[in-house]
Amino acid sequence: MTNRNTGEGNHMNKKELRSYVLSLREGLTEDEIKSKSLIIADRLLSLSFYFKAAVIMAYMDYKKEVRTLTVIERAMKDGKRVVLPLTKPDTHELILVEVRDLNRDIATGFKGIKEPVYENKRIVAPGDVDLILVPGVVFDERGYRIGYGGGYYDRFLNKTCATKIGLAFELQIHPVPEDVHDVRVDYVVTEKRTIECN
Ligand SMILES: Nc1nc2c(c(=O)[nH]1)N(C=O)[C@@H](CNc1ccc(C(=O)N[C@@H](CCC(=O)O)C(=O)O)cc1)CN2
Ligand SMILES: Nc1ncnc2c1ncn2[C@@H]1O[C@H](COP(=O)(O)OP(=O)(O)OP(=O)(O)O)[C@@H](O)[C@H]1O
Repeated sequence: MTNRNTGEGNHMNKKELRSYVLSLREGLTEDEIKSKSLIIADRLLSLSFYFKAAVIMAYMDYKKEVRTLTVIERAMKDGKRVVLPLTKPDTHELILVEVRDLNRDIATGFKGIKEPVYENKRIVAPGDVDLILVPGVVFDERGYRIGYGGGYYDRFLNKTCATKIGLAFELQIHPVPEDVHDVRVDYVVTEKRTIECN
């Protein structure tokens, strides 16, 4: 494999591309993550899809993903319902739980990712969500995505017609070899641009 970890050419498979981009993203400093994430949040909050959404599925950022706290807090203030995914490692499913209070309704779950505390009356059906913020390791301009490899989002995104917006730093944009299961996102927002995927 001559192109391994050089980023040259498009010959990396999914696994190689995942570890290549994770290593690039690992190079971002905390300050860079903070400032780029704020730009991404501003861009997202100015989209009509945000304005129109009553129910937003966000994610709790993990490792060096685009941070989401600003967006979550702003959405709550704007009177939107915010739901977060609860990871079910046994079935590779995501369960949606509405959160009202980030200090009270959140615990540490699978892989140390913050997740909502399970509560029956707060479960939200995938079909009730208007807008989904999708985390990822790699996205391309067509909306194809590589995650951490559990197939959680691929399975989940099948069940909804919500607008799907990937959040990524510009260095995470790279052509992705597509798979049969892949569900594309509609937009990818980076600190440099908003990509309309079609
Ligand atoms: N914020 C966030 N939540 C999410 C996801 C995600 O990508 N981001 N997931 C998306 O589907 C699911 C969790 N999936 C995961 C699957 C595998 C690993 C994992 O193997 N982590 C490596 C460390 C990787 C690294 O170095 O960055 C490990 O534990 O060794 C993590 C999350 C559900 N919740
Ligand atoms: N809709 C689906 N139904 C059944 N199996 C699936 C589905 N989507 C993905 N898988 C399986 O899940 C595994 C992981 O898929 P993949 O590598 O695409 O995950 P990923 O997109 O990187 O991870 P994630 O979605 O958790 O962020 C693969 O074995 C894949 O075949």
